[in-house]
Amino acid sequence: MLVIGIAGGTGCGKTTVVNQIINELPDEEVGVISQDSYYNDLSHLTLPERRETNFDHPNSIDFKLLAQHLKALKDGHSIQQPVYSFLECNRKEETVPTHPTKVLIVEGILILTNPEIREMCDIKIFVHADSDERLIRRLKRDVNERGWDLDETLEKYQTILKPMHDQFIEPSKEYADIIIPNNKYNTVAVDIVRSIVNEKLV
Ligand SMILES: Nc1ncnc2c1ncn2[C@@H]1O[C@H](COP(=O)(O)OP(=O)(O)O)[C@@H](O)[C@H]1O
Ligand SMILES: O=c1ccn([C@@H]2O[C@H](COP(=O)(O)O)[C@@H](O)[C@H]2O)c(=O)[nH]1
Repeated sequence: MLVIGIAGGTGCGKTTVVNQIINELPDEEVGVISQDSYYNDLSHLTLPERRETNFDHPNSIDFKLLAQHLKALKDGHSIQQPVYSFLECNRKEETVPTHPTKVLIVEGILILTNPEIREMCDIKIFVHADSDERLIRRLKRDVNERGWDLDETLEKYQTILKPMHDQFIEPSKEYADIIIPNNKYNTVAVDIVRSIVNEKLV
């Protein structure tokens, strides 16, 4: 199995890049695991308390379970991937059966901050977009899709997202084998990664 780790700050375009890479590739050959599925279970907190949580610190992720699942997939075993709700700010009851594939992409803001996960990635990619681009994209998404208002999102950006990005996410760029500039859509970089994936699939 070829494991590709894809990190980068919120709104840099990780999900978009992953979708461009896997577009038209057979599901049974290429799998995707999102770090977001592995946020800690916060069922013991109320929704208002969960909304106050710092979701950009490495401690917010159950990296132990993520590493365990990655190892199982690499060893050829299926896993039950947790499902996350951004509206509820919590894991759902349901899980998704996820089977081993020839290529597995693991994506998330903090993927390259964890030594055990880094060790399991054959190729490490960091998607870069400038902070003003990322803030604009994040604002649109939080307000239109995730139930936050403008002031809440800006406040969160200043108090949590930016400090966590500067402390943990940006420094993890040094571990990347490939950095994809993504202020604009980068079809050349996506094609290069697609050709690496295709090589593994033949
Ligand atoms: N290169 C780009 N140029 C303009 N908008 C982009 C670009 N890449 C992604 N987007 C948009 O930015 C938003 C966040 O992208 P997404 O892929 O979800 O980022 P991430 O997964 O890193 O948070 C989405 O609305 C997406 O359509
Ligand atoms: O309940 C939640 C949990 C996390 N977030 C934010 O999501 C981003 C990570 O996802 P990207 O797709 O990479 O942006 C992170 O910055 C968290 O703050 C959330 O909004 N709600």
